[in-house]
Amino acid sequence: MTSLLSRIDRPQDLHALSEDELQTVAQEVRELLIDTVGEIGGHFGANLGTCEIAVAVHSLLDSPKDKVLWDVGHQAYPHKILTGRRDRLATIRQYGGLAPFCARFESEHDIMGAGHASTSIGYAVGIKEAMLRGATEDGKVVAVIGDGSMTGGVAFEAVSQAGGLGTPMVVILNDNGMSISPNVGALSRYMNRVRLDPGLWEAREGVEEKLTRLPAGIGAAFERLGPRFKESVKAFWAPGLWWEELDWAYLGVIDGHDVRAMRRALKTAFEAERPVVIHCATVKGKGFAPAEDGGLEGMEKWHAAKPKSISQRRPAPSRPSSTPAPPQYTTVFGEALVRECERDERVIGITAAMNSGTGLSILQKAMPDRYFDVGIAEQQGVLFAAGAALQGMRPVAAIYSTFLQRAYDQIVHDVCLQNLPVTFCMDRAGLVGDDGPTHHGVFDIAYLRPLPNMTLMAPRDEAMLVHMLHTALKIDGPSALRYPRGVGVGVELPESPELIPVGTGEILRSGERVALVGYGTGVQKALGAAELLAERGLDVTVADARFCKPLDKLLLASLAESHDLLVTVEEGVLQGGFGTAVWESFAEEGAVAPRLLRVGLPDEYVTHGAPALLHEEVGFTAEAIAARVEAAVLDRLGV
Ligand SMILES: Cc1ncc(C[n+]2csc(CCOP(=O)(O)OP(=O)(O)O)c2C)c(N)n1
Ligand SMILES: CC(=O)[C@@H](O)[C@H](O)COP(=O)(O)O
Ligand SMILES: [Mg+2]
Repeated sequence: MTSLLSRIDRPQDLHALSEDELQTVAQEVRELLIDTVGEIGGHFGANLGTCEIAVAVHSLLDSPKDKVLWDVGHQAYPHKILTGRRDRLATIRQYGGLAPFCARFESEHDIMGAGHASTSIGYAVGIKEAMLRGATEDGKVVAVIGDGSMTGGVAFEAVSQAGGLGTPMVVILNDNGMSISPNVGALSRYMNRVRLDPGLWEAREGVEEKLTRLPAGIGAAFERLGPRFKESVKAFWAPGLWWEELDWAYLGVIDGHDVRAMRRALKTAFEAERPVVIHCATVKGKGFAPAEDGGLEGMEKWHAAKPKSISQRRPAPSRPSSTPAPPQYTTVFGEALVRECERDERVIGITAAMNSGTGLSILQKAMPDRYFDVGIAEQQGVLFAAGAALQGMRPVAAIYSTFLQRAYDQIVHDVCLQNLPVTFCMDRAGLVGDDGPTHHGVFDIAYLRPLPNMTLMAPRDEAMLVHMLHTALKIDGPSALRYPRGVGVGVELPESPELIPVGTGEILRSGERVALVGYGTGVQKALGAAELLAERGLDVTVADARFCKPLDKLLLASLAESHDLLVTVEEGVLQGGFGTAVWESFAEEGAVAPRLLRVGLPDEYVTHGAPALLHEEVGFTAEAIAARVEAAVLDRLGV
């Protein structure tokens, strides 16, 4: 029997189905996700949790005239399946395949670009208000946001604006009690209280009936209240009070896996002609036992599924014990941070809902009192660090390069201007791979370098990461270090960290005519290029800059003096990056700038896919660098 889902090529195809059939479609979406994403890898648990929501919403909307926005977009695979991309699901997150999150270039049904959390409500208010002013055809606007993303402050800014305007829109609060890890904070505790107490689910309806039965005419008086007053009185008794206080109508708690209940709530919400939130309870990983029955660990583990690539179906090739796989930079950082906390009681670790991703889970386990998770609230994470630093602490804000962008003003205004000793540890610096342009950590060199008081450094390998974290914690001011997603280069880790003299680089390989100066992962690319050039008879110098701010001007001047060509290599955008800093350093001194070739990332948003393919695409490989150096040298000779 052909599946109902095979008949859904556009969302409007859902409109003809009965509610029982719609419930079946949702389950078929779930099975497709398990069969596909369970194999190829990708965001998993969250998508299993939104199958019914996506079906219910699209069964009542006329997308893209009506708009549905998915916060972050990691849970939008069912939406993609229902909007004409079912047969391409197996390409998601792969080079040339479907985008990892909602992407406007990919589909007219993807209303907003996504990837960073907490933005959907803000977009939705703008969209709806523009419609009301006739900018485009009017339509329904629905934002689907998770309980974790609701901890992002910008979501509250949008809730407040919409409540103030009375914008007729709908928010579906998809509450599964999870962020990537279990959700945190008082808001999460409030939502858990409401979500986990079925008694409260009925409270609202029961309240009205009880109130109208009150004796001595009170019930009759309540009966005479207008609908808005009645709603407010009921809200006092039932969950959602803070939404009601901000002039949102609150519908909840609805079973987010019941298509019929979700459609009923949506219809009520659409009729209300005001801001309405539908608080629905879902399970992250619904229908997949290891997640659904695995408790908090199970749901966290299955936030993303690892690809069962062919190589994973066969037992991994046995590695001679002498060559263990290099450790993840994340793990090296997490363990080094525990050591630093042991050495110095002033050190604390702060994450913004990226407990395992940043490696702070290691600190949480070893020293829970030195660990803080602020939720998806990077701005608060930086302010919290600033406050702690004011009181003499040495906070380490472990925030991915891309997510740290959200806290830029706090870095400028509250850390650097105040010259506070906050250390930013930016994992996922460089091209991260499958998560694509919203997650590539490529701007941090450029966005941090202009800030007075800031010290910038980048380790060439995992051993240097240990030394640099130690060094950063000794700097009496702001500092930031960046390192890539994935494994190190396999060097031995130091027993104890060394202090690196701030602003000093080092020469790793001596040659002539051309000096490659690497920064961070750029050093490994430079060393690889040097090997290739040596095979072709060009013996070049390779230096590790180690610091982008302050630069080692003495080293640079000496290299410029003794070489015809300087080549800078960085895994960051060239605009305002490390190479530009080197260039500027010569200009500042009025020195004759040497011939300079900058290797880095282009002035464009790099797509998603395996990092090796992305590096090929942008020319950030040893081969491409060697070829450019050779061409530059030949050019110099006028050959
Ligand atoms: C600004 C920002 N910080 C952190 C993240 C990483 N991140 C992606 S999804 C997620 C958890 C989202 O939780 P929730 O909104 O509840 O969705 P669920 O996965 O539970 O469906 C986090 C922290 C992000 N995408 N954006
Ligand atoms: C959706 C989201 O933002 C996170 O799940 C992110 O994809 C995690 O990235 P890493 O896998 O690099 O930790
Ligand atoms: Mg959640």
